[in-house]
Amino acid sequence: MDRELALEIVRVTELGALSSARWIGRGDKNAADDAATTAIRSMFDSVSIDGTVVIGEGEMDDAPMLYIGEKVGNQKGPSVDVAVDPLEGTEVVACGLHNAQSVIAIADKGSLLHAPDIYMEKLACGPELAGKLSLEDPVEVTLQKACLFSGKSLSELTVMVLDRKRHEQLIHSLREAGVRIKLLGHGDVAGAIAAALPDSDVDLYMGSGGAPEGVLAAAALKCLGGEMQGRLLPDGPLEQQRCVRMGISNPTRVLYMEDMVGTGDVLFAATGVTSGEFLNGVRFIGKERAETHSVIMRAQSRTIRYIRSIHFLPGKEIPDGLTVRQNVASL
Ligand SMILES: O=P(O)(O)OC[C@H]1O[C@](O)(COP(=O)(O)O)[C@@H](O)[C@@H]1O
Repeated sequence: MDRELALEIVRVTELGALSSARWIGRGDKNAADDAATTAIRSMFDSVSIDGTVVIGEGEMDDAPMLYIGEKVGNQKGPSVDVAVDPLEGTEVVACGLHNAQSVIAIADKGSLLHAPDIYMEKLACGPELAGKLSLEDPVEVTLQKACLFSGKSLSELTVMVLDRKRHEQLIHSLREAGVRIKLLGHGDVAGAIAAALPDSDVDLYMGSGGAPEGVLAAAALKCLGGEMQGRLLPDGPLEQQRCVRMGISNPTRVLYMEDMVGTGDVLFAATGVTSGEFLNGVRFIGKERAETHSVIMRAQSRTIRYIRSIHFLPGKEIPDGLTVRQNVASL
């Protein structure tokens, strides 16, 4: 993929973030999501790709735009898979909390896992530990291996985990082992990425979160030289059938990087909506300007670029998401 695409993609996540940021703390997660989705969908038309959404807002029948299988881009560039979460952290924005982002990954056509919207157990780490750990090991063994290969002691190791009741046992084991824990409210794409960023103090990301978010994080980890392992957690036969329908014949086997991101040509972009692990959120400045913080990464070069943009708002069309809501409501 042309490296100039990176800038085109970050323009798309910037508009998604600017649109949903108007909904921070207003208690309406659907409006925040619709705003980001409308903005990202409209902005994609100008991007030079022949893209197909593989991770998006849902199945065609449930999502008016950015549905799985939808074609995006101006159809003039390379054929690519598109994984997009217009607003990763809908509840976060609704409640004005931390860690919401607009996120997109683009990779060679046919290379990204078509993950159903169910939970996935995840283990993510940076380059130092990539290839050294296994999701199938007990937590204690993973921690010992992490210490061995990072040179840190248990009390110096930091593990990030989503703060959820279902993680009670995991958090208990981590506390028993004596590692440092960072509990995350929401946004496990950012959490998993934090384990692989060179300037982060997080060594490991553990626990379950959304499977689509797992693929998005895996794309970023590919760019960072880190690793993500995942195991889908289908809850009952219906979710199992959904996995099989989406091409995953053994839904409970461990998925490795090559299963989730089967190419070395990947672009990942994210723009902060609210401030989080590594990006600041949108800040409105006066009546005409707004500031965004984004990261853009390419697997081929392993470059990590942080982009701070000051936007001139009167020159931009920023969807508020209301039109799409009215359309959906009248269906
Ligand atoms: O809140 P749950 O059910 O534990 O799900 C975890 C998932 O929710 C999130 O925190 C936010 O997801 P949404 O954007 O769908 O609100 C994800 O990052 C994470 O994968």
